[in-house]
Amino acid sequence: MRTITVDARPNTLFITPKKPYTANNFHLNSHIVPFTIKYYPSTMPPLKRRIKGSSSSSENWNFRNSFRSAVAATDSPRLDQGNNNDDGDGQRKVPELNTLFRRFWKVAAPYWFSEDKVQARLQLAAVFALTLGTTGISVGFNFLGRDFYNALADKDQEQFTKQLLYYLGAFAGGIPFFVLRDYAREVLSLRWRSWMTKFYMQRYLKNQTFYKIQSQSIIDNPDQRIVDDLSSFTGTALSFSLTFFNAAVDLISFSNILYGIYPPLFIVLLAYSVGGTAISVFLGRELVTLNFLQEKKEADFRYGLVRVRENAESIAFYGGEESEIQLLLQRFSSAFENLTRLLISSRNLEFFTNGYRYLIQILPAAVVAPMYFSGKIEFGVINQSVSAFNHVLGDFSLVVYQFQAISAFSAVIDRLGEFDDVLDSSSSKCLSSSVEEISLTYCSEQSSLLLEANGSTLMDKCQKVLDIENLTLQTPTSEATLIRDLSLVISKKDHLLVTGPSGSGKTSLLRALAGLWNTGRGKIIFYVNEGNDPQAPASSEGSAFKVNTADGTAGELEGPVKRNDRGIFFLPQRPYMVLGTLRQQLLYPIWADDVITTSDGGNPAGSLPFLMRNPSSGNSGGKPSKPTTDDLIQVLENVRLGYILSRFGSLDSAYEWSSVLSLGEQQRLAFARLLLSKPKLVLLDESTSALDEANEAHLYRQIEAADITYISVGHRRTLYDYHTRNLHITTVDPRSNERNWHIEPINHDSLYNVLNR
Ligand SMILES: Nc1ncnc2c1ncn2[C@@H]1O[C@H](COP(=O)(O)OP(=O)(O)OP(=O)(O)O)[C@@H](O)[C@H]1O
Repeated sequence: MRTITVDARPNTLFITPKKPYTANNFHLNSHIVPFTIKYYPSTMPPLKRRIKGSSSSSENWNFRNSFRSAVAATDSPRLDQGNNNDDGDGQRKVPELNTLFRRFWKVAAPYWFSEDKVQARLQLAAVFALTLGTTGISVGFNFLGRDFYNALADKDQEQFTKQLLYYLGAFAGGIPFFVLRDYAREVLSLRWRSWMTKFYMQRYLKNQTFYKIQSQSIIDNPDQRIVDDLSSFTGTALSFSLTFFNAAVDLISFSNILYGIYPPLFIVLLAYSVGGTAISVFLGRELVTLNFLQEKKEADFRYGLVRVRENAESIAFYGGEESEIQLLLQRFSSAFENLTRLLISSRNLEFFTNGYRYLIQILPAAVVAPMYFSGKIEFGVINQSVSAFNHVLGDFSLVVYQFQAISAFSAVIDRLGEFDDVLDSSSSKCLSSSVEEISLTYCSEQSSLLLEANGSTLMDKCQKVLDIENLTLQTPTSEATLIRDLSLVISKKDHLLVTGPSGSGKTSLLRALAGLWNTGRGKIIFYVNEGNDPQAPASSEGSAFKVNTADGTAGELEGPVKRNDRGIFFLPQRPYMVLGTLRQQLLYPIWADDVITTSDGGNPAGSLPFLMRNPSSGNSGGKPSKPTTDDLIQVLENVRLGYILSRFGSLDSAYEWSSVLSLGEQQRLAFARLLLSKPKLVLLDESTSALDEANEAHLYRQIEAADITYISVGHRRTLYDYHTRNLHITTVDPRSNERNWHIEPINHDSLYNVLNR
């Protein structure tokens, strides 16, 4: 436990930005919610705040423990193994050797059995062949060197010139092998990395795992693991494999030579290197942990800087530069402290490694020299024995010489293995789940007709778009109940307004409807458009397909893609602007992939076939037809954003849209996306909060005219005008078992009177 002091200085002018900004360096020790460092207004005196909390190095271990207890019943054993690295203080333990090997195999193996396995294995064979070639060339040089020095010692000029020419010829023939070996290795490593990057990104984005990892702080910096760790894993794994292979071949070749010259020399060398390896493992045992933490701390620091960039305006409005510097410096100091410890550990190891390397250098010449003096061997054999000795010493001492690199690589394996375990546990969680959770089901309209064809309620059912049955919703980590026993049916054109005090669970209800949260019990059934999905079962019994976000059984990105394609659309509280052109903003998320292909005008994946998008993952079944440029221009007019076209040039101009558009403009752009995708039902989370009343009314008229049923969350009185019913949620009273909600119709006449009185 550390105490961190933050100096919060008074501001002369305090501006609260529209977009709330939370500095997230600190976390409450025992809770999941991020700790908020607040900036203090001018009315407050300068003060020093003492924040008791865990240090940054331990925070994520606490989160993972919380995650572990939250998902203990459903978690795969692998995730628990990942957490074995924690002890009570949040200090990281050195991973067990068998855990490292298991993780290495689990991370490394999939590529070699993937759809690219033929190319991968061929290229690997070529690299190994080239490596063998280079070892053969080294052995050849060893013999050439012996003859060269013999000629020199014999003062045999003719032989000397001949040997010199051989030597130069061998250089010319041999060097390309070395260059090509390295080139082929790098190419293969890049190919492997590309495949792994896609593999990890797919799993990261599948089943909304990215959301769970972020919202529950399960592991630190997944982005760094995908970018940096994968790159160094593939590069280092290949070069280590080749180094070990090379060393093995080298050892066999040169051991023979050395043993042939003088067997005791070989035995001494063997004993020396075994002892050296044991000592270096002992001296460097801390390095794995320190390397792991160094990666994490560097990534934390970089993420802090990225947050400053992304929240530049909010921070500037708050005038929070001083606090930001403190928070960033704290992150940097943490990385610096760890690096200092790392350097000290490396230095101690280096003392030993250098001593080990140089102490033994004169041994072969000293041992073999008496044999030369007595005429048993020629002068060139001394040179040959020194060279063979150094080869064998290098091979035997691989662990000693490479210990720093091995420990850094172990840290990479550990981080990637941990990530891999989390990704696996996320996709397998629901399969093994025995714990009760909210069931989310999508039913096709047509099948609801079939189901009810024998009854009198046929028309009723046709109009139904959403059915919520006995829904009790809890927060995913602390399992606090937010909504108790909610039952509700939404029919076509039955526009519902969800109200309630801040923090009562309005957005959380939308999270449950979107499948982001499934903690609790009850049923959510959407009656959606009939898509062309070949996987959709035809029988009435199977016509409802369960789409649970944590369900790993179905295809890639199953839940959200189906949800969008089947006519259900969510507008989140914070408008999200993608990186790219105005066209891409408008076509997001339904036609985003089409835009990437057309705007690049070619194959974005270069020559790697597996980087091409999988046509089945494009999931065009059920997708509305792609809007034309005229449609896009028209929809901008419809949301009163026509003027941004002339301001920014064209639909294909790219800007940092979240910075150049006002919040209200971003919200209108979100409505434009909504109008283009023509959903059947839309769930709006305070989506007009930044708009004036006239624009708000205009947008609601637009979606009403487009025949879209909507459920809105909001606080504004004006919202009552556009809705037919009001679901009011109150904060749950933990002492009572009563329902904390009620629904009432909205009487527009009386409302009008109230508002105009
Ligand atoms: N990932 C999370 N883990 C645990 N609790 C959470 C999480 N996210 C939100 N909460 C808690 O759930 C409660 C309901 O949050 P929610 O966002 O649904 O409130 P809301 O009614 O929409 O509030 P507001 O009107 O302020 O937007 C809050 O107390 C919040 O702190």
